[in-house]
Amino acid sequence: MSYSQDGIEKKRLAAALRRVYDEGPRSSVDIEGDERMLNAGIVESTMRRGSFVVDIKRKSLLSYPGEQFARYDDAGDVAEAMVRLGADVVIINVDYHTYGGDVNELRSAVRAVRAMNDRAAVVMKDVVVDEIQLGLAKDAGADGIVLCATVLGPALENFLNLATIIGLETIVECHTYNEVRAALDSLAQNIMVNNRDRMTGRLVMDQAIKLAGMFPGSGGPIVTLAGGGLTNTEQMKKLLAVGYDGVVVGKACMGSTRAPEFIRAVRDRTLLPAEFSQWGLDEYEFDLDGNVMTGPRENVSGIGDPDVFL
Ligand SMILES: O=P(O)(O)OC[C@@H](O)[C@@H](O)c1c[nH]c2ccccc12
Repeated sequence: MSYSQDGIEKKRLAAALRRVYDEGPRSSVDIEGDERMLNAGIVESTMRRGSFVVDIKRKSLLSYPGEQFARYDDAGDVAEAMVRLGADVVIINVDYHTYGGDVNELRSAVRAVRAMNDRAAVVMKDVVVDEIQLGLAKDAGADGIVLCATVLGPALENFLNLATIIGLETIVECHTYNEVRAALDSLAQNIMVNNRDRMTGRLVMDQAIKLAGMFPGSGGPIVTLAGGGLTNTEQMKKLLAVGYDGVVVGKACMGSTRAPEFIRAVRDRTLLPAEFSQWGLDEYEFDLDGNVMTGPRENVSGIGDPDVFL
């Protein structure tokens, strides 16, 4: 291995956020349509599904002041349970005061998740304002770290560069049009649009849908996530339908029995890359194996609803 290859680490986070069907060959189904897809080589190479990110937290002083959602001894146990249910990425909060977590929990989450598989990624969340926090994340074995465009402002690019140099992936959190622009201009790879305005604490439920058009399109170089205040599967499916690669759910998964339902709904959503949107395949619905389903396309709220594409 050459010197340069030696230093290149696997991009586990980006891969986990854009789940391509890589779990073995799919069954071939002899229905018309599937044949068409197979002939074009599309089924084999590009079928993806939505990815599910869980933000593991006991509380959130900024978003939900005064509430305690869940009691658990160690976020590592919760991370393990979520990955077992099918979560692709777990976010571990390390600011004790704000979210009720600490860096030891990040270590234990890394240990627990690695023991289960090599695909799920672990991300540290903190209000990053100093380079040393990147060092802490790296030292704890995290795959990535959350950088908040609202907080970092013009320093965002420096932090992105530093993270890349030390081999840490990033999720850049944005809320406004300008922040998404700044993230794109800084060549951020994974961008999360948060419905919550972190400046004011206000939840703007359709913010991620409104900004969906800013991204080059699914299957492109940028991985996109949406979240903030999500409480049901209809909202999640709608975000996937407008082009996001995955969703982030925090509070609604904590101290609740609904995580399995959410994870299933998101993973079941097979995404047709936007690049094929003119290919006459838009009306096809795909199952979890990438096979074309018979019957009408249903259950994708947002399709046919002009408001979604505002
Ligand atoms: O608990 P909620 O409302 O589902 O919040 C999720 C998400 O907005 C929150 O976890 C979050 C805040 N900042 C982030 C940055 C990246 C990913 C996720 C986040």
